[in-house]
Amino acid sequence: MPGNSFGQVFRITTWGESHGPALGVVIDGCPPRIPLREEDIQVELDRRRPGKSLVESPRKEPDRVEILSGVFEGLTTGCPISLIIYNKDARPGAYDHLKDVFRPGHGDITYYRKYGHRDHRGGGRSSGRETAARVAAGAVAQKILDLSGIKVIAYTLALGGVRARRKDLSFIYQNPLFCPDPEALPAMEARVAEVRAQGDSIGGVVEIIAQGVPAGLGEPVFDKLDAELARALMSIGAIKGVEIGSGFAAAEMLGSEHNDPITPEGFRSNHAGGILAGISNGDEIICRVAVKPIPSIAQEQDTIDIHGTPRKITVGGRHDASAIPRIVPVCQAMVRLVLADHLLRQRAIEGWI
Ligand SMILES: Cc1cc2nc3c(=O)[nH]c(=O)nc-3n(C[C@H](O)[C@H](O)[C@H](O)COP(=O)(O)O)c2cc1C
Ligand SMILES: C=C(O[C@@H]1CC(C(=O)O)=C[C@@H](OP(=O)(O)O)[C@H]1O)C(=O)O
Repeated sequence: MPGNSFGQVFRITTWGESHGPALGVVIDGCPPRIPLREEDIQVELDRRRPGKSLVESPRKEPDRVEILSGVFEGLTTGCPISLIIYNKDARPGAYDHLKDVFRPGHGDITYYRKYGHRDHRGGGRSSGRETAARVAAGAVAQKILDLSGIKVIAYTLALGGVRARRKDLSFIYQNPLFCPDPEALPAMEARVAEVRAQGDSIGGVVEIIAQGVPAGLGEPVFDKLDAELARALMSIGAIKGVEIGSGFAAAEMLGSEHNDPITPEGFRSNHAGGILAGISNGDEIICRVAVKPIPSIAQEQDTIDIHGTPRKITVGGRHDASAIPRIVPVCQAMVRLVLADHLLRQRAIEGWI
């Protein structure tokens, strides 16, 4: 199946299904002599794995990563890095009632119309479980970003209509929702509990920022940095919108308000979100994504089966009430992958490698 790879210089291919034996990623184009241990990757996977809090799918996946290739004596060799994560709590037989019927809001109907059959064991390849492989690859990408002092931080800006502000970035990993606002957290938790009790689901907004990105990343026309970030983030299931900098608010602003004045000390504001003409300007990069509510809900819904016959469906199974918070480390990983790829492209131009 084409479409499983991402990146130009730092390239990844993810593989595996939600209820197969394992999933993983092959990374090609990683420079040699970069320190890399399984623990560096594991810490990121632990933030994404299911079964940690009430908002999340109760599926118990330890998501232990094993490095199969491309690392020797703790350093990358320059050869393809292969990472594997075994599925430990798959229940392929538990989805037989979904074999011939399409879940509204999920990829069942489009996979069936494209391929003529589908893997009905959970989401199969369209399951958010695939994002474990992206997070693992993102941890490797961060190793490259570390060499240039680049930090990528992601957090929950809104959940089920409850908005947070970027108040305390040190608070993100102290709460299960990756909320940066201690005052907004209780209302978010209450909203999750309320929606879960109704057998329903919610979405929200994730913000991703990148600090320390040098000016000059991004290509002048099609592979503009903002275009690449939007593509990378939109490639995650459940994401329905991407904003860079002021985003959709720009449409309501005057030029005199939106332009970021340039001073000898730097830009006085950052409506650009750190990118001008597709090229990083040295300021903080700011992206936001809109996350839709989880499609698999416990309420009865109208659908059809593969013969086009109207059916009622109550999905059941082990599902998240919201893709937030688990999608937060996935967004962070995709931004890391884009920046590492573009850093290596730029360093290649400058003769670094
Ligand atoms: C981390 C993560 C977890 C998700 N968990 C679930 C889930 O438990 N149940 C579900 O139906 N969809 C879940 N989704 C969303 C579906 O995978 C997604 O809606 C589906 O692939 C259809 O793609 P689309 O929403 O981009 O159209 C999750 C997505 C992500 C990224
Ligand atoms: C297992 C994970 O999340 C899954 C994402 C998902 C979906 O449809 O996206 C549906 C559920 O799993 P299943 O494929 O068993 O129905 C979630 O539990 C994971 O992220 O590791």
